[in-house]
Amino acid sequence: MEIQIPSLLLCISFLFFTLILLKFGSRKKSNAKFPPGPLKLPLIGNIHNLVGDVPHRALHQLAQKFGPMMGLQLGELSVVVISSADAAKQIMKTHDINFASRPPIIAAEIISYGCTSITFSPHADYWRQLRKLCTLELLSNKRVQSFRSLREKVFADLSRWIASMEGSSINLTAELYNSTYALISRATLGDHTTEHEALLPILKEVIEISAGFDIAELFPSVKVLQGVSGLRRRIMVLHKEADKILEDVVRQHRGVKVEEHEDLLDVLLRVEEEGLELPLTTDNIKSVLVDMLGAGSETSATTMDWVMAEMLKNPRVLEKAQEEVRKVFDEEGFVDESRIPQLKYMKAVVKETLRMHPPLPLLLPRKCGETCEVNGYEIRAETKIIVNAWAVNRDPKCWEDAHSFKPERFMDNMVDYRGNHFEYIPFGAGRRMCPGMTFGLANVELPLAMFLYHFDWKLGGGMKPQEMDMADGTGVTSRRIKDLCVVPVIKRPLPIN
Ligand code: HEM
Repeated sequence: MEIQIPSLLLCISFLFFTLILLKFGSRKKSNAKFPPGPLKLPLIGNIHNLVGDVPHRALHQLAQKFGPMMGLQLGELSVVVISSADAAKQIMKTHDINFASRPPIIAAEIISYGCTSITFSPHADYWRQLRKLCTLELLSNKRVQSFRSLREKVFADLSRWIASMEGSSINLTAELYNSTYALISRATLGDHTTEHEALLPILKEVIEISAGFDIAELFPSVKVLQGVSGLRRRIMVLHKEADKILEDVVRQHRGVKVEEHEDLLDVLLRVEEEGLELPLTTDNIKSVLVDMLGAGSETSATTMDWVMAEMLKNPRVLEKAQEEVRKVFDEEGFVDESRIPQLKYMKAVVKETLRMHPPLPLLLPRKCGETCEVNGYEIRAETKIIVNAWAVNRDPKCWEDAHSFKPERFMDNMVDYRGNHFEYIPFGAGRRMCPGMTFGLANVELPLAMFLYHFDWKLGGGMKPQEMDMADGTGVTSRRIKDLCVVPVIKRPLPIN
């Protein structure tokens, strides 16, 4: 067929015109600018801006200057940091669906069996199935209630041990972490074996090293850095150790018929047998177990540790909370869960602690699905989104005297945990919000009521409240750097049984 010169010219002109249109069109789209941020250095971008302080504080400092939607370049990663209630609402409500997946994180991918856990699986049908399972089975109110006697036993045992140490200085932080982990691991894996005790130090290390700011995480395409930083190698070793233990526990559980008091693994094996739309593999089950153990124990224990630290720093609050708890439980002479709803002030103390010290200060990162415009700024697809809940919860525009510990602010305040009030997001908000909130709060409120009822507390080593170091550390969760060493004094003796 003969090619006609005029039609060839026509085609070329059409192509040229289309290209110009496309270019013009895309330019028009990108009229919105990337959120402002500090000057980027070649190669490293803004990594140097985070040096010298823990990430949530360093990001808060920067946001004071560049605003509540701040753009950063961390190595190869384009990052937007959210630091106000309004901007958080845009991400976690208005555009929630577009920000409902997590960005790739090397550590998370390994430890969660290729991102098949609830926490790290992409926003798709598999994740939806797991979340449904959380709502209906794993973390429902009924399930949390079913662990009541276990919870009462674990924390009564801890209180008895504390009573046996009356007058001496004890490391309360260490005991809180051990007991909370014992509770979560028994609720998750049962108490047929003690093998899972070995999981605690593994999970602790994973949480410490997987905050997402390791050099290997910031330059994911430079594979050699993964070798240099040692992150991948270390996580692989930890994952292998954890997997061996979990594999054994799953094997032991299979085939054991449970009539009542199912642990979470029993539940997973039952629903697997009953048949799910998307069948679960053993690796999927193990990844959900990692979710429960990792997300459940560290967050609850960190909260408890901060509550006790803040009360010891504020003796007025401690006394007021003790007075309330003793008034409610003096009739019975011991603490049980049924009357905890009456402890309005103690609940306000927990709320205020979670405002000032959210255990996940940067929540868990999200990523932008499709390029979109938020508050007049363009966020490109794949951008990593960090919501600085620590900064949002202390925003002086929403909170009077925001850096002071004042539980009274919650006494007649309708702000709750449920992710509807974006100035207060310790459990996150939107689709990815924490599904373990009820369980987590139950694991904090019960031991707290016991500690307040039975004991008076003094700081160890004759330390005065104003001398306490309240610095927080790095890691996904923000633990206090210093362990809490305290001297208990029995005020209400513990019942024998
Ligand atoms: C005081 C206790 C707790 C706090 C403060 C807390 C906080 C959080 C936060 C901030 C997130 C991320 C939300 C987001 O990205 O918007 C989260 C996610 C999650 N939490 Fe919790 N949590 C607590 C207890 C628990 C417990 C006890 C469990 C289960 C045993 C649990 C399981 C999870 C899971 C599975 C996710 C991932 C959800 C998803 O990605 O879809 N959490 N939690």
